[in-house]
Amino acid sequence: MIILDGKKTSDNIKDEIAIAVAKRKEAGLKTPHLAAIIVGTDGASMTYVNSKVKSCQKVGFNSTLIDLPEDTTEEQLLHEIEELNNDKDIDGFIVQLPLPKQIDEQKVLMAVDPDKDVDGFHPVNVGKMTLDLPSFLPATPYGILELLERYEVETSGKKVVVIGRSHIVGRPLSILLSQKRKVGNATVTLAHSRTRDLASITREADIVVAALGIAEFLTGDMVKDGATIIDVGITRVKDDSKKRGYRLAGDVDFESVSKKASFITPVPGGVGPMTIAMLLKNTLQACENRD
Ligand SMILES: NC(=O)C1=CN([C@@H]2O[C@H](COP(=O)(O)OP(=O)(O)OC[C@H]3O[C@@H](n4cnc5c(N)ncnc54)[C@H](OP(=O)(O)O)[C@@H]3O)[C@@H](O)[C@H]2O)C=CC1
Ligand SMILES: Nc1nc(=O)c2c([nH]1)NC[C@@H]1CN(c3ccc(C(=O)N[C@@H](CCC(=O)O)C(=O)O)cc3)C=[N+]21
Repeated sequence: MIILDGKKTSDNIKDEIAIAVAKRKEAGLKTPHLAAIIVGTDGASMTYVNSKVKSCQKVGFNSTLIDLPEDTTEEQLLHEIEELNNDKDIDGFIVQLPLPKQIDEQKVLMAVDPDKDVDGFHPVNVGKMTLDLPSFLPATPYGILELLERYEVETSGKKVVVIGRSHIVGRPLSILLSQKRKVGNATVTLAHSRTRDLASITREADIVVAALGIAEFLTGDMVKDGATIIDVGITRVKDDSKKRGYRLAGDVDFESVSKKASFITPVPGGVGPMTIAMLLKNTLQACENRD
């Protein structure tokens, strides 16, 4: 069994980005600048945004964090987005999800300039991605493709089951893996809460991606011997023995599944760090697109 080490791989990718940034600076080119808007103070979102800022420093990017109160109106948020769209120094930005309920997520995502949409969530980028045209790939699916590529996990002709059809992970990943691309050419099944007899479907799969958000949902009896397992889920589970009072759990029961898997991602240290690395990669790309 081989652990797909997302932490180490993301560090390698960040080193590559740092070199590219240093070269840009030497050549007198612009330093990439990523901004993030966060509305409210949801604990997990704060953790993610903070590690994004730290990673920006590590690769030599400039970063801006716009922290808005929980009771921000949709109009106020749209105004902030417009400012970032018009800011010549900002190459890319993200609006951290989920948003408070008074704000229409779809409206917000559509307000982001597609050229600065480094999350790849704008319909223009989703459309381009779906049509195999160059676009910003959403960071989590992009990170999974990158991890599979760097560990040389074969996807061509393989049966893949993706569990979860969210617009940010499951759906785009299912599209990408089915495409004619280096990490792709798979036969993909997209499962969700209405799927019947999921275990009989996952047991046939060469690769299972668990992205449903239920801690330790995928168990050893649901996978076949030698399968590759990608665990996207991150759930905070109360644990008083831990300093922070919780531990992070994936959607995979690592203990039972790792006994059968040939490759498996851990949580933490798997898909999460890859997501951040690919967000930086998209931001570098956005900056280069403006040279
Ligand atoms: N590592 C990373 O970088 C990231 C991690 N995450 C984590 O990934 C997990 C999923 O998040 P996200 O992609 O936003 O998904 P959502 O929470 O938006 O959606 C969950 C999906 O899982 C499906 N689902 C729920 N229960 C079941 C079930 N019992 N059987 C099969 N399918 C089910 C739902 O089906 P239906 O559509 O029918 O409701 C839905 O499609 C979360 O733990 C989140 O924290 C998310 C983003 C990035
Ligand atoms: N606009 C937007 N874009 C996103 O990409 C986005 C989002 N909103 N909202 C929330 C989800 C979640 N997400 C994570 C990214 C990194 C880790 C990560 O680095 N996790 C570490 C652990 C971090 C910890 O200690 O909590 C790990 O898995 O090792 C986790 C989750 C991005 N998302």
